[in-house]
Amino acid sequence: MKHKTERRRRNQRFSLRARLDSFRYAFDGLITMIFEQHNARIHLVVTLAVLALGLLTGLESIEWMMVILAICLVWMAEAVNTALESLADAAVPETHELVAKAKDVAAAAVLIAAAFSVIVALWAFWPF
Ligand SMILES: Nc1ncnc2c1ncn2[C@@H]1O[C@H](COP(=O)(O)OP(=O)(O)OP(=O)(O)O)[C@@H](O)[C@H]1O
Repeated sequence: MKHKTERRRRNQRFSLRARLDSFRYAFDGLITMIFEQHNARIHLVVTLAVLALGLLTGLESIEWMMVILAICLVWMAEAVNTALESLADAAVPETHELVAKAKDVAAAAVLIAAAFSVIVALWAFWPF
């Protein structure tokens, strides 16, 4: 709580330290996601594999742009999904119909991004 109050106080005025702290919190979030979320680990492996395949096959600029967009979309959707899951579990630890709905819809965001990625992958890598 003290940590939070201190952060709020510092955020009232612009400070480079506070901005750097914000980046650190965001990177902490990314690391937490990779360590705690099985799906994020799968995303990491797939991301590295796709980047390696892109280098091996020599994608064109437009293909790289779409591949990177797809990768970023999946990571963003997973991050929002993970954050929403944590918030829902903190706010309503017991089973609740609305929590189920919120989590299902948040998961749908990941599914949509993943479907887009598959389409981009087929377009960029097929035929080799
Ligand atoms: N508190 C809850 N109340 C009702 N239904 C829930 C609740 N928590 C989870 N669910 C249901 O279970 C599904 C899976 O939830 P969970 O939090 O395990 O997400 P997950 O993405 O499958 O897990 P993980 O993020 O660990 O891979 C949800 O989409 C929802 O339908």
